[in-house]
Amino acid sequence: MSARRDSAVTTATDTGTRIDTAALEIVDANLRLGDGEQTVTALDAVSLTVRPGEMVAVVGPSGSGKSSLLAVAGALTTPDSGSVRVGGHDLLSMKKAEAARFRLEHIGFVFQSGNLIPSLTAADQLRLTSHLGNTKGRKFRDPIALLEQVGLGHKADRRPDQLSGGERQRVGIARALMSTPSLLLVDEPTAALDRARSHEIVQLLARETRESLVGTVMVTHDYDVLDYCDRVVEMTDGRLTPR
Ligand SMILES: Nc1ncnc2c1ncn2[C@@H]1O[C@H](COP(=O)(O)OP(=O)(O)OP(=O)(O)O)[C@@H](O)[C@H]1O
Repeated sequence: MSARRDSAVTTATDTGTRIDTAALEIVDANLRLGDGEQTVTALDAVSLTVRPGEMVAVVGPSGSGKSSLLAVAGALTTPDSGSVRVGGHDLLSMKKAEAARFRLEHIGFVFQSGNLIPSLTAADQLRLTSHLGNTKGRKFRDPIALLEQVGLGHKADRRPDQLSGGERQRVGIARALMSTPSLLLVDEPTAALDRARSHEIVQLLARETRESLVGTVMVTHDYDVLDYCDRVVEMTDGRLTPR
């Protein structure tokens, strides 16, 4: 896998050396979805650069293309044109299996309600990630230390049904950070939480973004938590504009 180094910012690589690379660089991405006459423009000439340690919120009405943006940034959907790089790696040049491996090792996903496996303890949710991704000597973080970092060290042996909504979300965030990803993609992290928990979770995301030097893109409808983000961009009919 070749790393192209474009933007003049500093981040950590797989080997721990520091190089100049954007966490995410999308340039002029276009995506149409659907068949025949029923197609819609999900992404319309979208460009977005996120630096390591920067948290960017994406807001916009339902159907404006926010999920499509996350899918393209996360190597889950290939745009019709444009380029997408994560930590300097060109996603569009990767074959399917290579992209799947890359996702596991370089991109963390956080979903609405944690998306945890019901039968596993908090610690085992994290261990599973390192088990799935542990090839070629890649280093994953210590699950217990990471749970402690998100304030859940004392609940490492609890299953999801023994945790609150906010605690489940913390486990989901810790799990997403296991591989020391370049990019964290977060979809509506506060949708299932009350106001106080929502603030705590987004504060935690902002702190981890800075401390782990990960680039974070957070889709949210929660305008209450935007102050924790470094930048807010808005999607409207597939187009991305600063807000
Ligand atoms: N598989 C698909 N086939 C056809 N059209 C699709 C498909 N997935 C999404 N779309 C359309 O693409 C556009 C962008 O959808 P997307 O899910 O990215 O929006 P969104 O901003 O995330 O919406 P929401 O806030 O409701 O989750 C919408 O018009 C949607 O109806």
